[in-house]
Order: sequence, then C-alpha cells, then structure tokens
Amino acid sequence: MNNKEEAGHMYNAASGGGTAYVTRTAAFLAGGEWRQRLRMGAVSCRQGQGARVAAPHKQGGNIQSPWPRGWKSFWSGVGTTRSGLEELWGLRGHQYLHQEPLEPAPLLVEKSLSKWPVPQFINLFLPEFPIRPLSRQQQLKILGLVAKGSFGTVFKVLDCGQKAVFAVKVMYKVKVLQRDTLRQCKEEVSIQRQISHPFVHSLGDNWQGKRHLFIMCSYCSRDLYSLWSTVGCFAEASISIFAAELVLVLCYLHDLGIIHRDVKMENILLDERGHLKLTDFGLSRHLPREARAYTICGTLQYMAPEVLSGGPYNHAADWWSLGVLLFSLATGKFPVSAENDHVAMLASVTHCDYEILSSLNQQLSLLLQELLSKNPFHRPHYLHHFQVHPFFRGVAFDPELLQKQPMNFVMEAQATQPSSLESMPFKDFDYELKSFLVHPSPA
Ligand SMILES: Nc1ncnc2c1ncn2[C@@H]1O[C@H](COP(=O)(O)OP(=O)(O)OP(=O)(O)O)[C@@H](O)[C@H]1O
Repeated sequence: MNNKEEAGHMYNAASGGGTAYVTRTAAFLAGGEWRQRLRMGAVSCRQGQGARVAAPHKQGGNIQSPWPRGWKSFWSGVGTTRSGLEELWGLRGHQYLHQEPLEPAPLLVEKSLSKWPVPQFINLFLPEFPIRPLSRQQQLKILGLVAKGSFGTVFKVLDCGQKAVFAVKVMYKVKVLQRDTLRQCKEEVSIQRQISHPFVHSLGDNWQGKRHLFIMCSYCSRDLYSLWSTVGCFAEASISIFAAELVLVLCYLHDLGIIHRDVKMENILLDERGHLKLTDFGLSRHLPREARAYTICGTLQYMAPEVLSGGPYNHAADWWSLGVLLFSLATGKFPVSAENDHVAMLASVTHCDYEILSSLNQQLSLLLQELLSKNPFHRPHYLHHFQVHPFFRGVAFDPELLQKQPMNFVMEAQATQPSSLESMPFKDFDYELKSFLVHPSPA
C-alpha cells in the first residue's frame, strides 16, 4: 500500500484499487469566494481534509476558520514531531517505543489517561472519543491486520471479555492533527452513533488512548470488493438485491441529512448471510437536502462529475457512486478507468461515453443510465423512483424481506475462496502500532 501526498491532493492506494481522495475547491475558487463560503458555512466540513492535502502556499493563509487557528497555535507550541509529543506526555523511552519483534496476538494496550486536569491533547478529542480504563483495552488482542486505509489502520481483534471478534480502526492522533482531520474524525463517530439501519455497519465502541483514536465495530470477514474480484460479473438477480439494499441505506442517510461520499465496493462489508453493511463514514457529513457541498473528496473512480469539478453538489453524488458500483458488478469493469487525479478523472468522465453492454438486460441498462446521468438532477433520488423502476419489479424494498433472500453465491464464494482478510499474514503488521504496543510480560 502506498501513500502519496502532493500539493493539493492526497491519494492512498487502497487494497481494492479504489483511492480515497480528498482535496478542496480552493484551487478552483477565487480566494474571496472561498472565504465567503467558509464564512457562510457552505463549505463542507471536510475542510480538515482539504488542509491536510492542500499545499499551504496555495491557500495563502486565506482559510480563517477558527478551528485550524486553534489547533495550529497549540501545535506550534508543541511541535509536530513524535518527540515533541513524547515530551508533552513524558512518554520517553522504552515504554511506548518498544521495538521488539511482534508476536502473535499482542494486547492492544495504550496507557490509561486519567490525570486531572485533562491536557489539551486529550481534551481536543473529547467528548466523541472518551477515555477508557486501561482494563478495557487490555481485553483486546490483535489477531491481524485487516487493511491500511487513508485515515487509519484496521486490525482484527479478539475481545477476550466478550469473547467476540471485532475490527478496530486505529488512527494516530498526531496525524489527525497534522492533517487537520480532527473535525472529520469526530463527525465520523457522531454520524455512526446517530444511525441505526440493518444495512449499515454499526459502531461498537470508540475511545482514545494517549497517542491513538480507536473506532471498533463487529468484524466482517469479507467485503464486496474481494467478492467481486473473485466472482467477476454478478447475476442480475443478485445485483437487484444488493442494489435494493443500498437504495434503502442511501435513502435512509439522505433523509437524515447525511451524505456518505465514499460509496464503493471496499466500503461494503458482507455479513454471515451474504447481505451488505455499508461502512466507513470517514468522509460523510451532515448536509441538509437543500444544502450544497464543495469539497472534492471520495474515491476517484466513484466520484460524480460535479464532485470532481469542485461542486456545488449534493446527495445526488452518492447515486452516481451507486451507478458506478452497479455497473462494475454487472460488467466486471469500471465505466471509466482510473486516472491519477481529479482533474484528469473529470476530463475522462466528461468525455467518456461509457458503453453499457448490450448483453445487459434493458431494465438494468436503463437504471445504470439514469444513475450515471451527468446531470445530477436527472438521477433518481427518492425511494419511490426505485420502487417503481422496472429493474426492481418484484423486489420488496423492505429490509427484513430482503435479508431473507438467500445469497447462495456469496456463501459459496466464501466457502471456496479464503477471504483475503483472513489470509493476511501477521508479519505485515503496521509499524506505527508497534511503537505503542506494550507487550505483556508472561503471567
Ligand atoms: N468491521 C470491519 N470488518 C472487516 N473489515 C473491515 C471492517 N471495517 C473496515 N474494514 C476494512 O478495512 C478497510 C479500511 O477501513 P476504513 O474504510 O474504515 O478506513 P479508511 O482509512 O477510511 O479507508 P479508505 O482509504 O477506504 O477511506 C475497509 O475498506 C474494509 O475493507
């Protein structure tokens, strides 16, 4: 996996080939307009991501939101290096910089944070990331690395107390602040706390240690991308079930005033019965129906033209992403091949007349054309549009009924192909986590 940061952009070569991508519209807006949008609160809350990826000189100190000023002044006092933090915390030496080779199933432990008054470096992450007693963390044993995303590293852990397996996303506090993504991290957990839906992967727990933020969910051994990589094209009957499940989730989120902004196969986990769970709210934000966003973010191949061009855009962008996803499930390939950045991607999307295979059934072709309409107003966006769509004839838009539909091919693929997540070797363990793991002395 390969992280690259360049002026104005950041892309992370994710396991699935999808690239989580964030930048700001600053490059596209005159400074005055940009400042005005900030003042009006019209710029998406992904300001943090933008600052993380946009070259400071490009923005010329124009962004005057109170938050960056606040933490930056704090930061300048502390220094941005790890040693600065260690000094701040008195975290010197061996205790947290343990460099011994890792053994299987270490404990996921970071020293407890119970001193009073609460230092700013803890306070900043409250209340969304509460402090947990050390005993809570000591119950977690790391079983392996699941994935290294652009915002954090996901581990498979065993909760010895609950005797259950979970996935924990670990984010380095220093990086969160350096990249100006605190606000988005908080938004991620507050959105995940707010939502409860059969096709959304719900948040189990989240907390902070001295150096890291932790987001824990139940563990799913397979995601849609790995299934697609194994199976290739999906049968239309299966596509209609997955599509209906995703339509229900997206309508639910949009009705709550939430835009996901990173709908892609890698962010769709599959439960033990083969039904989906949308995950990764790391780019999501609250956006009322009538509001517009401007931040260029998402995963390039799934980003709608209006997102790639810097907005304004709204929830219709999620429907475009669904179109890309369904197109890929149906044909085994993406409608437009990946480009290196959003400018090249926009050019490709604008000029490309993707060909919908004539072998696809007409109703599915129609749905794909509608979802992949370059004009966001022409995309279907209410549940009613899908319920009456000929492609969904006979499909009940009811979570309970959908969950009863057998997804045999998923189960069969799961049985015959070892999951890529399960087979990930332990030696690929994240180097950053090594530095803060405390290895228990044998009892
Ligand atoms: N609960 C889970 N069970 C199994 N795998 C998971 C779980 N949560 C996340 N993953 C895997 O880890 C990957 C990265 O997680 P996540 O998307 O939350 O991190 P991220 O840093 O936001 O990544 P991205 O670069 O996609 O934005 C997911 O695409 C998924 O494959």
